[in-house]
Amino acid sequence: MYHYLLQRQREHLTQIVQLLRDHGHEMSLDPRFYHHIGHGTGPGSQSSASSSGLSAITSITSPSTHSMTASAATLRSDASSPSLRAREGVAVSAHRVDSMSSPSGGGGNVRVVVRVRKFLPREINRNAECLISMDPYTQTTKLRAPQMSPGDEGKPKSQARGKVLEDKSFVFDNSFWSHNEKDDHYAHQEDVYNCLGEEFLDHNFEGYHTCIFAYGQTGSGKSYTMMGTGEQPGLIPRTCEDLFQRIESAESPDISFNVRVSYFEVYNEHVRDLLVPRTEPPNYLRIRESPLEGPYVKDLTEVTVKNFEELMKFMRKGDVSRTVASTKMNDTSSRSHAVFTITLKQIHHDLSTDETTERTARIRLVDLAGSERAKSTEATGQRLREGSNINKSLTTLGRVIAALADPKPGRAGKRKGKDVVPYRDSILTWLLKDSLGGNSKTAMIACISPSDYDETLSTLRYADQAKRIRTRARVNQDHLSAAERDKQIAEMAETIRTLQLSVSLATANRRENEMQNERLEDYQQKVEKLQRLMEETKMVSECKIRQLQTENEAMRNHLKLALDSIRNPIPPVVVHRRRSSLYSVNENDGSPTNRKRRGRARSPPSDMELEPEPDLIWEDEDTIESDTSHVEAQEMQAYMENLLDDLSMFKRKLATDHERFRPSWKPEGRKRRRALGDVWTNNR
Ligand SMILES: Nc1ncnc2c1ncn2[C@@H]1O[C@H](COP(=O)(O)OP(=O)(O)OP(=O)(O)O)[C@@H](O)[C@H]1O
Repeated sequence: MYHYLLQRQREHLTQIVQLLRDHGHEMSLDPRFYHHIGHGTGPGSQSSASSSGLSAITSITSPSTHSMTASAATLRSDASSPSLRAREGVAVSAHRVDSMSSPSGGGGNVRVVVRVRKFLPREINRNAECLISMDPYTQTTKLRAPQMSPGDEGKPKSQARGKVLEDKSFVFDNSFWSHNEKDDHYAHQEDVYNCLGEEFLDHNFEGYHTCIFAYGQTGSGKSYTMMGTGEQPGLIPRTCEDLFQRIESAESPDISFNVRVSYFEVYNEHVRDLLVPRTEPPNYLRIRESPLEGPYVKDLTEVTVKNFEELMKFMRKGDVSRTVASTKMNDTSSRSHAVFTITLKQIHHDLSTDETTERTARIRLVDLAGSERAKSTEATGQRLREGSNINKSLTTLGRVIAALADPKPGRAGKRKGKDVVPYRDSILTWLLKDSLGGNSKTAMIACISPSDYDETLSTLRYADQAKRIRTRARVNQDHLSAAERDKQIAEMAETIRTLQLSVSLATANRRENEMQNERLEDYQQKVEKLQRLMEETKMVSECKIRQLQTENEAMRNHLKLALDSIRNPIPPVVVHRRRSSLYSVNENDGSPTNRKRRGRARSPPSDMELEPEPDLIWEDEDTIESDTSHVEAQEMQAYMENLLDDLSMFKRKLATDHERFRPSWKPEGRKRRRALGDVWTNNR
């Protein structure tokens, strides 16, 4: 990547030289320039471009390619050089700088400024009196004891309200009067930035880590000072804007910049990434400590930003995600400590020596949650828990500041003060360990309310103590010779090769997994189909069983009937002769003919009468009647014959059924079957 960038840059410059030559402008550029674009020692010389590359980096390369005469050597600055804004160049020195030679010095004290805000509507409503006064010349901040209450009239001021209330005076690096806009020495947002932010950005370009944190009671103006509003941007957006302005106006083409940002909050002693969407439950991050970098948040999102707009987009995203709630003291009270970090990397390639120097600066901007008294905020439940966690971490911060301000001699053999700083007692102090007592230039902005004596006094005392803290800032710079860089590139190439290998392996594995998944899906589909089929078969079987059961039931009834008919056989049907039939049919008839017949019938029967002669009947005189009876008798006979036929057919059927169902009968049915068999045999 770097090779490619360098190559492109060289090509670009070669084109420019060619263009100038074509137009007859023979330029006397720095010989190293020609060397680096492959033109040897100057115009007309043979190409001898350096084959070595530069270490890889995603960068914002300074756009300008002119001013090439400003060689790397002349651009070198030591740590005390003002900044890129001086437009003198931002190149870094080729030797390692371990201490600062700037006025504030590498081992400087924490810079402490104080800012008082204007009255808020609630304070105006209760006719609050302003207890703060500031002298812009001496940077003195005075805290006046509040006026005595009527009950304290006549008592010395120091004994009012039963407490010792005195006027107090403090001197800080800066006292920002933001109470009354009409006053001449009113400090606007811009003034705060110009006085503090700008200087700290200078340090960052010099390669120092910096940290600016706002401290103070709830509603004292910390967020306003750090973040500000749309119309009145605070220190953080101004720093970011200035940072990119400086990068964009950097004139040396030898320098590349890389800017990364991260944003997290410490809420209820947990770290939450503000650049990722909120989740339920929240995804809290862990803190780790590296010997080189000190404590850091593991897996924290860090994004590379190319310009101010992009950076602001991420900052706003984090702001929206930050935990804020309304309390009695502040409508938009921060319930967490927010840490916005910008990492600025400057890479300078010295064309003359083919050496690379990297400077890395971490800009930490911290908006702390405000200390609060449950009595004043009237917080309950969640707000109360938040408040107690905020106070706990701020108390620890106070103890850390106290320990760093007045280091006590440690035990024999231990370094002075090393063991007694309680960094690890809270997440906040652990994370700010480096900024408070290590490799950083640090500033504290003490924000105060104009009318809260106790809270303001406490804040001013903290701030006063912080003044005594000395940090050990150093320029974070790495120097790489061409050989070292080539070695690094070779190592990186090897790493890339290994990574590529594992990526292709992973891809192959993924493909195999995908195929297996497909096979599994196919198999599952088949199983489902089989299951459906089984289900259908089951349903058909059930239907068949039901049918068989019905058939079985019918058979049973059939058999039962058959048995009944066998047990109680139908008596043989006697077909009477016509005469007797006719006799019986017309027996009740009162016709003269019948009467005559009855008369004959009543006469004692002879043997002949028992077997009446058919001829006698046909010889009867009433022939029409006889014909009717004859037809009826024939019908009856036919009916009976049919019945007999049916019965024999039924018997046959029964016999067939008996044969048919014999093998399928269950053991318990054997007894009955046998009985039935017996009956059947007997019957036959
Ligand atoms: N210098 C100032 N000029 C004008 N208004 C200010 C100033 N400082 C603070 N304020 C206003 O005071 C109110 C409280 O300020 P801010 O929210 O910054 O307090 P805070 O210290 O961050 O509070 P908390 O700790 O509860 O988050 C806000 O409405 C803010 O706009």
